[in-house]
Formats: sequence, structure tokens, C-alpha cells
Amino acid sequence: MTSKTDGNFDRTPLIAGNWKMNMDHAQGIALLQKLAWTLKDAKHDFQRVEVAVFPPFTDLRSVQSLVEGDGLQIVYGAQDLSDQDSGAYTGDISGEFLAKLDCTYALVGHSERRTVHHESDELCRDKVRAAIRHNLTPMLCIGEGLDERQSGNHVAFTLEQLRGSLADLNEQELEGLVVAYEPVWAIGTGEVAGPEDAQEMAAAIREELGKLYSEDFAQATRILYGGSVKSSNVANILGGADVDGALVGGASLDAEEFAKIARFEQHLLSN
Ligand SMILES: O=C(CO)COP(=O)(O)O
Repeated sequence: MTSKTDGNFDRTPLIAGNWKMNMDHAQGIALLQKLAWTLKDAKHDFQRVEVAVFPPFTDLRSVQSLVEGDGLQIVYGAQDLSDQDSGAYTGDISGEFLAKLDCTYALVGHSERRTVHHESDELCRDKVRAAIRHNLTPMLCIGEGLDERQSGNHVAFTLEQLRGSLADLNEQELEGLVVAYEPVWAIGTGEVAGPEDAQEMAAAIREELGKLYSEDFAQATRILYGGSVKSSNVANILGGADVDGALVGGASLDAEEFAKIARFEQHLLSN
């Protein structure tokens, strides 16, 4: 399997590691170095499968130095950003600062931010807007909880989050947007959505993007799945026609395991 292609649209698979609140800057550097060596040994083709990491804010300067110093092809982003650019916002981090550290991506609306910090769709929309203002590619996270899944309302709930978090933004502004579908009940639980569940939602998200924007935009947008992804299940999950990659939490803290996930095509060949 190569890029997901539909007509003229090539969506390079993206394997992203969200380190969450793990790895201080020294541990982060060791992890990134090991990941880089492992992928180099395996002759990983970064044009074919993009690899990104999302370290804590305090690691980003060290990550930048390592990536630039060693010419790594691994890209990186922040786990969150402020909707504001500067001023009296104690504890917040501006997209401007992240851009200066050469971040490629910014996660927006991760379920842990939505639940622990009560972030609304409206705030997420403002954060998406802030990311765009600073040339960071937003990776918007959406996904239902167990209640919505059990009541069969998961698609409607997730699409509502999508619409709310992108409201009033146009497709020119959103160029390059990545959407990560992360069902909350599958995060850190070992409970993984089946490949059909991941595909069902990714297809629904793409269809909704086609209604909100143009069909070209919908076809060009990468949609990832996140929630207990491991090397043993990644190939099946990415088998879905609309699933363009994975946002990995726990398994991204182990360089060898994460490198195996990034090399999911090999599992397809060897299984
Ligand atoms: O939240 C996640 C990635 O953002 C998923 O976490 P786990 O892979 O640990 O379930």
C-alpha cells in the first residue's frame, strides 16, 4: 500500500506520536535519537510515510536542535497552543513561539484538553485559527465518548464537533488540515476501535468535509485514527480506504515499537 489515492489526490500516510505529559527534555532527546536511529537502520522512506512527534512544550527547543543539527526527517509539533498571540495569559503558549521553534503541527482539541480543561468547540476553532495565523498545520482531534458510542450517536456527535471546531473557517485557510478521529473510550484503555469502526468514521468525516467545503478539499485532507494503536493492530486499522494514518499515545514512548508502527507496510507484507 502506498499513499491513499483517489483520483488526483495523494494523501501521504502520517504516523504521529503524542507523548502527552511524558518525557522531560533529556528523556525526550534520548527517545527521539533512538527513534531516528531505528528508522535509519530500517531505511525508512519519509516521503512514503511521514513521521511526526508531539513532545511536551519544554522539550521542543531540544527537539528542534536535534532535528536541525542531525538533519532528521522526523517532524514535530506542539500538543496545544493558545488561541491568543501574546499578553496576560499566564501559563499559555503562543503559536508564534511554536513557529519560531520550527514546529510543523499543533494539536488542537485533544480529548484530554476537552475533558480535563473543558475546552469547547468554539475555543478549538479559535485555536485552529491561531495555528493557521502562524503557519502551523492544525491537527484537529475529535471523537465520541463511550455513552455516544453505546447509544449509536457516535457519528452525529463527532461530526458536530468537527463542524463546531471549524466554524467560520474557509478551505483556503484550512489547507493542509489534518483531522484525528480519537474515540475517547479507546484512548489508553487497550480497547481499540475495529478497522470497520475507524473506517466508518473516517468516511463520515470526509463526506462532511465535502459538504462543508469542496470535494477536492475533502479528498486532500488526511484523516488519522487514534486510540490504543500498536504495531500489532496498525496495519488493519490503516487498511480502511479513508484512514490515512495514526495518532499514537502510549506506544509512541517506545522507540522500537513506534518505529514498527511507522513501518506498518512491512507488517502488511509479513503477515
Ligand atoms: O490519545 C491518544 C493519542 O493522541 C491515543 O493514546 P493511546 O495510544 O495511549 O491510546
